[in-house]
Amino acid sequence: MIKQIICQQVEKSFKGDGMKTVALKKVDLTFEIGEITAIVGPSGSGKSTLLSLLGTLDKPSGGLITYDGEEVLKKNKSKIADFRFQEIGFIFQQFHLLPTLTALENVLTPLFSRKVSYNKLERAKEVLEQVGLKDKTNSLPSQLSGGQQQRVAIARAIVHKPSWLLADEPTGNLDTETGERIYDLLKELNEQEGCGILFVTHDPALAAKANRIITMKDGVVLSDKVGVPS
Ligand SMILES: Nc1ncnc2c1ncn2[C@@H]1O[C@H](COP(=O)(O)OP(=O)(O)OP(=O)(O)O)[C@@H](O)[C@H]1O
Repeated sequence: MIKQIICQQVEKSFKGDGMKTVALKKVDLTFEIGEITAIVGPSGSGKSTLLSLLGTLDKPSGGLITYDGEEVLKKNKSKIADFRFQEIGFIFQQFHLLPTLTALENVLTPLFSRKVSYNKLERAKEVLEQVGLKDKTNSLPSQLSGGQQQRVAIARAIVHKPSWLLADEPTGNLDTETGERIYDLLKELNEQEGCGILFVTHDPALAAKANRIITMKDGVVLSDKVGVPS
């Protein structure tokens, strides 16, 4: 279980069409397991880029990211994928559920072709119950509300018992009340499982509930405040 992620002078630039976009500029940040951190800032400020680097989905152009002191991104692709499977769960604004699979089957997808010590079907049922969807096990995504679909996506993100949950605007497609309930669920998971949660949001009220608020602008960290959660 990774307890600490450190970014040192992390840079990320994208090249294309003869243009270079600098998405992150010398970012220094430390994340501790168990914290709930909100990442806020205007569109294009580098929030999603930061999440995908922290989640090992992409590599920085400069600087260093270490996980309990280890440079995971130096490993080969399959070792990085194993690391991601063990440690990281992702939640996206668009849910990204497979439309032809039931809720249960969607939750099972990260476990396909993985060897685990637990019973996969029992585990998938357990997490669906944990997110309050015991009675929707066999429903297709089209038969579920937006909030319920995001719950399925959260169940899928935690089925492999990750120690970190990275969420990119998890409530962005939901109305305020449903969004708040999804946040409460994330908070519950943080308290019960002790996982670190990093979420990007445009909603100041939601950000105010986190332990810590990181504000980004033009690829730099503008402020990093430890707050008293409301
Ligand atoms: N794959 C990519 N190729 C080229 N440029 C990219 C790529 N991904 C991000 N960028 C650029 O990097 C900058 C930061 O983008 P990023 O998506 O991280 O911002 P964001 O803060 O998450 O924005 P939003 O709130 O709109 O989601 C932007 O200028 C964006 O256009």
